[in-house]
Amino acid sequence: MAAALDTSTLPPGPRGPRLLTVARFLLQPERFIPECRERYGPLFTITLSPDRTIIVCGDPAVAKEVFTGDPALLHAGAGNVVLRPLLGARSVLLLDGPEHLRQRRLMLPPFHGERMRGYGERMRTIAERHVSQWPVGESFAVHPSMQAITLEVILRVVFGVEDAARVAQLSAPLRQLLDSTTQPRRLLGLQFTRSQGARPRTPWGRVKRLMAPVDRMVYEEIAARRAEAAAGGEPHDDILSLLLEARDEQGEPLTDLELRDELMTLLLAGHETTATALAWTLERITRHPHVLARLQDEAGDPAGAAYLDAVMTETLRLRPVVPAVVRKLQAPLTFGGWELPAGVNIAPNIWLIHRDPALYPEPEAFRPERFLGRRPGTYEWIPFGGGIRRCLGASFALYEMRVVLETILAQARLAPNTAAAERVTRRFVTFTPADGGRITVASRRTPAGASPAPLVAA
Ligand code: HEM
Repeated sequence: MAAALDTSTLPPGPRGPRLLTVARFLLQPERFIPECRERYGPLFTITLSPDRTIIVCGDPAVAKEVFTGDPALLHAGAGNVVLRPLLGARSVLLLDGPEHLRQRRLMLPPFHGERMRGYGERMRTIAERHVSQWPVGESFAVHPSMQAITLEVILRVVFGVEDAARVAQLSAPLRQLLDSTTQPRRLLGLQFTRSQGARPRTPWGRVKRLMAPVDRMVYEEIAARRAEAAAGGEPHDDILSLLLEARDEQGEPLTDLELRDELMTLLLAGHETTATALAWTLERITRHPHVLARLQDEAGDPAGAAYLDAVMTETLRLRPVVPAVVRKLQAPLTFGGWELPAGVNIAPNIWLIHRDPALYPEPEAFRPERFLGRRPGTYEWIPFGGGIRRCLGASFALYEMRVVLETILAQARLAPNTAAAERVTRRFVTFTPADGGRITVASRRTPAGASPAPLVAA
């Protein structure tokens, strides 16, 4: 059992019953975290459990020190421990030190920006089919449709699954597994029963049960691809094939267990996040009629690409899907004037930093023009985290978002929405629109299935 941490020298933070702190942290994060910032300053302490003390960091300068600090002393893998039951201990998100570097090097080439373009046509075809099924003239929650698109993209582009029936077969248990960890009431159960492990009838036991068929399918895909390669089949361009061929500096390939954990990582880190970013973008633009009008007027025009990029950048600023990243201290370190002991986690808070009025005047205003002709600062716009742990799929996500949004704008005319902004709800590690991003299609722009204008930027 870990020795109790002396918290007396840590930055201040909420002192009430831990149950209340945890409940507010999980259920009202977009109010709770800014309230703490207001009350305690840019660095404050939240204790979620005896072994999980988090120093929330809303100071951009300190966050930069964390991102650029010594990775041997600031372990992201140890900070991400809550993801282990889903992703597995060999996931790149869970590893630290040389093991992390090895795995990250093996995984980087398939995510190179240039390669993304090769996946664009598949992404567009998938998006077109889903968008063509949207109802006209009635409001609906767009998040499930975005999840379906991004999940299909991962299955086809990462796993290389080509058969529609197999895509459906893989999707169902995966969605069940995800829903078991993301609904708010389940989140509380999972948080409070972590110490019980995955015994039957516990919340984690349920997750383990739902994991079994997903695991089986992932191993089946790995075995099928290995068998194809052994039989001298045509080379594929999907990411699983590239990972199977990848070799580390010692000439060693990834083992089946490593491949399983990385595929689960790409599935979970790659589809829910991108779907949520898309849902937020649609939620934001339909509540800002002038933004929507400009996007719709410029749809298909190469000159409109810069504005669409600015819209995506501003959405990820104001509604960062992952609100914070975590690094666990391996030795005592000083941040923001506080001497922090080994064992605590320091967490650059993306939500707070993106709302710093010194970086973004009138931070609550949704104003894509902020980013027209101006690239955001590396450590000021951090929806994908930073340093050597920066999101491996950032180019993939931005490219996919652009393709999907261009497809929507080409196929549908969206109606402005006068309802209040949707609240934030936490789904495990992501912040999603509480009502699923409700939108209305006013009319169809082109016959379903017609190709939208080609992509101009990547
Ligand atoms: C809008 C969509 C996405 C957002 C907001 C997002 C955000 C993040 C964040 C905040 C991190 C942690 C960075 C840190 O600790 O500094 C991360 C890591 C990661 N993401 Fe993403 N992500 C997105 C999409 C994707 C996609 C599409 C993939 C792959 C298909 C992906 C794969 C990964 C991986 C493998 C890591 C671990 C990197 C490492 O530890 O070295 N993500 N992501």
